[in-house]
Amino acid sequence: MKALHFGAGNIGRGFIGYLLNQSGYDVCFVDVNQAMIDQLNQTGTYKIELLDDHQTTLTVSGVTALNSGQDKEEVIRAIKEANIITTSVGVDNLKYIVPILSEGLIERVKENDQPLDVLANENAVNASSTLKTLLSRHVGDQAMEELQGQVSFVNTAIDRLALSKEADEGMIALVEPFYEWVIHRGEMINHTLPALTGATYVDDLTPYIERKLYLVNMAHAATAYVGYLNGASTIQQALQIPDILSFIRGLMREAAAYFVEVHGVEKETQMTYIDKVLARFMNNNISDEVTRVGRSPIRKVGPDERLVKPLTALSDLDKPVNHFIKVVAAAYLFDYSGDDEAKALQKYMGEHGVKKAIEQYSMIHNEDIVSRILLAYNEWKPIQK
Ligand SMILES: NC(=O)C1=CN([C@@H]2O[C@H](COP(=O)(O)OP(=O)(O)OC[C@H]3O[C@@H](n4cnc5c(N)ncnc54)[C@H](O)[C@@H]3O)[C@@H](O)[C@H]2O)C=CC1
Ligand SMILES: O=P(O)(O)OC[C@H]1O[C@](O)(CO)[C@@H](O)[C@@H]1O
Repeated sequence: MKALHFGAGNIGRGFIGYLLNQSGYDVCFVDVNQAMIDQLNQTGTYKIELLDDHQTTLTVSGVTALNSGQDKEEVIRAIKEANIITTSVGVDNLKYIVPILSEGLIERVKENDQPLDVLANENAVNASSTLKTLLSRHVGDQAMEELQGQVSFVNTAIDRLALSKEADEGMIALVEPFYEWVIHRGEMINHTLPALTGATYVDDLTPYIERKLYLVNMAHAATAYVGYLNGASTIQQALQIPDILSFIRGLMREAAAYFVEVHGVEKETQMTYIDKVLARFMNNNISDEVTRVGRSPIRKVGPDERLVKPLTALSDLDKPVNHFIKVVAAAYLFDYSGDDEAKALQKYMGEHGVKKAIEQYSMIHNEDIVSRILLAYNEWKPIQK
């Protein structure tokens, strides 16, 4: 069986590529990073190190890699031959894979009638539907109709902390032992393949993806922004500061009200889950830079994203949002010069002011919430390191 995976990054190699390999697939990665492509092709293998107490090392073999720009013909052939296609390129990069993916899919449905599932594994609600919409806009209605019935875009939720380290033998993927790959069963079209090893198939993805984005990713990003303001370099350092740990716990409890109210989760269950997530963040075997976890702040302060969506949803439910207000304010103060979005956001705020930025990027128009964020912004500012 052949799997084609777009994005040979931390999640691609450390999580999705690994489970595809465990499920019996030969994995072909498509990327734009030629150094990584060369590394994978040189040995046809790569290494994963588990962030456990033993630094358990795993080797994934039967791997090849292609460059989506330079190896176009081979990528199209691989799309035609694949039994499954997956991505983890970053939700904002999905638009860049659309031209080659659509060309391959259109050729594929002309030449064979094998059903195909395409799974976008990104930190976003319904990333596969987003990919489908982008593809549909690119190819138009008629071509899309030809794809319908043979290609399905299956939404997923993914959870695993994945980093990388450079070693003599090249980049090694570093992953925590925990993982969760949740797949929306009802959207699948190809029922002939064995279930993917390690994946959980569900009929309703919403509670899983919302829990991942609005609780796990939310709290992780919040730790990054608050940690950054307090001069911490890593998530682990930030959570060693008692005030930050207690603030993040309070924030997660604030978020818990959403899951209790909207998804009917038991409060106790939610509190246990919060402790489990915090323990994962505080794993002593991980050293995770706040600048990596806080990356792309424009995306992260977006209206449907991890910080603002729960804030507005909780506010609509008349639940407390004091911690969320402070976190959104902290995100607007993330001025790390190594991040293009952070630079662009700071530039915009320098030119138009913070209030306009909140309206522009978070699309918050509720005057009360905006003024509370502004107040929190001004309260954080003096501690900015
Ligand atoms: N790293 C983590 O712990 C987690 C990440 N995620 C999500 O997984 C996705 C991937 O994240 P990471 O692996 O951390 O990022 P990464 O930056 O390590 O990997 C992304 C890969 O995609 C490649 N890429 C970018 N544009 C491309 C294009 N046009 N064509 C082909 N390849 C392209 C990059 O070269 C890179 O190798 C993101 O959506 C992220 O939000 C989700 C859960 C955990
Ligand atoms: O591209 P994003 O959304 O920052 O995603 C990566 C993040 O997702 C996580 O899995 C959970 O927050 C982190 O490991 C990582 O920082």
